[in-house]
Amino acid sequence: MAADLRFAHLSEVDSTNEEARRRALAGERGPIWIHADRQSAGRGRRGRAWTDAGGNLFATGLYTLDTGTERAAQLSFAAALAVSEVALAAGVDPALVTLKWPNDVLIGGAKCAGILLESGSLPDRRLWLAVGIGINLASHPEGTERPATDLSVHADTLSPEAAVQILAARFQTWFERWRDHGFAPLRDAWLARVHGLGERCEVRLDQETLTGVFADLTPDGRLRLDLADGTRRYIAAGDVFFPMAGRS
Ligand SMILES: O=C(O)CCCC[C@@H]1SC[C@@H]2NC(=O)N[C@@H]21
Repeated sequence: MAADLRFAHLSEVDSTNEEARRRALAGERGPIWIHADRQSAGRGRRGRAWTDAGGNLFATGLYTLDTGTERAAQLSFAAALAVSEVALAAGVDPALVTLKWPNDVLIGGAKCAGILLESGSLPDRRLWLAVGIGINLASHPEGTERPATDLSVHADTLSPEAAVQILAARFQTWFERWRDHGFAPLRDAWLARVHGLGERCEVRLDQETLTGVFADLTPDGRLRLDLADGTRRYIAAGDVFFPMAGRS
C-alpha cells in the first residue's frame, strides 16, 4: 500500500541531508521529504560540495529500512529513475535523458542532478536512509570537470515546489517496487535509459583508476568493467568518465 507522503519545507538549511540526519536521530522515521530554498553547506559525493546556483531543488527523502547499507544503496537507482521522470514531466525530450552509473541523470550528455545517499544505524538496528537529491531546475554551475545543464535549458521551467511533489511520488513508486519485488524492476528500467553501455570508460576509485569497457550492470547494481587484460572487475562505488567527445 502506498505511504502518505509528508513534506517539510525550509527556507534555508545547511544541508537537507544533514537536516534528515538530525531528524532521524531525534526520532523521525519517515517517509518525509525535506526540501529547502537554499543550502549553505550542500554536500556532494566523495566529499565534494554541492553549490547553490539559485532556483534549484534541494531535497532529501528520509526513510527507515530493515535492510543493510549495501542493499539500501540500490535505492540510488530509484532516485535516478525518479529524477529522470521529473525531467520528462517538465517536457524534456525523452531521447535526451540518459542514466550514467551509478546515479547520474544526464540530459544530452550533461549532468542535470546530483544524488547522495547517507545512512546510519538506529538503536533498534534498523537503518535511517537519507536520499539527497539536487536537481538543476533553473541554473547550473559553469566550468565543471564534466558538463552540466539544467532543465530550463531543455523545457519549461519547473518550480522547486512542483518538482519535489513529482520527485517524491515517483521515488515512492520505485521504492515500493524495490521493497516488494527486489532490484530487478529498477535494473530493467535503468538499463532502458543507460548511458555508455559497451563503451570504454575510466573508473576512478578511492585508491586506483581503472580503464575498461562498461560491460554490464550486475543483478545487485554493481558495474562490470572488462579490462584489456581479459579480467573483469565488479565496482560497487566509483566515478565513471566516458572520455569520448560529447560524453561526460
Ligand atoms: O555529488 C553529487 O552528484 C551529489 C550531490 C547531491 C546534492 C544534494 S542537494 C540535496 C541534498 N543535500 C545535500 O547536502 N546534498 C544533497
